[in-house]
Amino acid sequence: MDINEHVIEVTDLRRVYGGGFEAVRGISFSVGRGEVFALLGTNGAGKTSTVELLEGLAPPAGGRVRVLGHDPHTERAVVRPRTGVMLQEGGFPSELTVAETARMWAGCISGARPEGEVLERVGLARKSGVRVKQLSGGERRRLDLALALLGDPEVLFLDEPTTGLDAEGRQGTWALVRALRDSGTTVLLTTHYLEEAEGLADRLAIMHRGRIAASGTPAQVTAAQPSRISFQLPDGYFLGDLPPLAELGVSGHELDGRVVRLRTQQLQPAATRLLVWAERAGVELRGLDVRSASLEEAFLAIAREASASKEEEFAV
Ligand SMILES: Nc1ncnc2c1ncn2[C@@H]1O[C@H](COP(=O)(O)OP(=O)(O)OP(=O)(O)O)[C@@H](O)[C@H]1O
Repeated sequence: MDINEHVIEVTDLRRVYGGGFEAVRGISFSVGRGEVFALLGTNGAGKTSTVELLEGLAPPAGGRVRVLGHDPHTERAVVRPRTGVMLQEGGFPSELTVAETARMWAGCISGARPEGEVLERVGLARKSGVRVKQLSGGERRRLDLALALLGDPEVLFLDEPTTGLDAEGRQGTWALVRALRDSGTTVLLTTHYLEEAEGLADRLAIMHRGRIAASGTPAQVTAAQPSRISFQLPDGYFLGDLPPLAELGVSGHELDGRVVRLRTQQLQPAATRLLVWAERAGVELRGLDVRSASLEEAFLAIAREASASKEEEFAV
């Protein structure tokens, strides 16, 4: 498996809807073979619009997209059989059973995997005889996933694969995505669950209003955000009694009642100095909480920054 081989390549991609609305405004990224890549973003950021271009459902208004080295729109006949697509809305005939739906779908694919095996993989084997209309929302999502897997795809597009799933169903889908990745499948997914991207994606991009606001590994995207330390100021102490905040590498602080909140890019030395100070002073830092930035914090900060710079743009 060659991770350097770009299975998906997107360059300056643009999508404009009728009426002139530009939903995707020149984005670029690539996904290597066997990678899981997550597209995150606020509502309406342009994730689905992008994924649809990758799936070849529409031509781009500008830029270039390649999947497995081909244009997914003009060379759809070459690309489609090698990809699996799970859309946000499956929309199958609701009178058919799960097994009939899978069989019907398999009939449209050359070299489809046995339906039973795929239904087993997504945990729907016991529901084979149940009509689609009787499935729960989460079970329908898993049927969508099963259909995307029937053709044993090299590239899998998953648009919000775990929306509507309970915690167990979500874990099951994550385990399946990891197993697929380990067997060399390239996965591009969109999600609103930041812990899903953090736990699953090798790399990710955060979209905001049609642009990529940040990208990299989850660790790279969060590393730019400050870590946080919070604790209760010991009785009889003032903020000024703490070691000088600049020495702790603190870039910002606030006092909320007796609760001190510090932000720092140097979590370990800051926490160490603070604890040494408390030890020497013989005080307890009640409610002490020391944490690295999470992807959620990075996401919210990026969305805020992107909104602020957009407002500046309008103000000019
Ligand atoms: N067919 C269309 N015609 C006009 N505008 C559209 C069309 N489809 C989507 N849009 C607009 O394009 C923007 C991007 O939509 P898109 O569905 O790609 O966002 P998204 O990031 O997937 O959002 P969500 O997280 O809410 O699913 C939105 O402002 C949406 O209203």
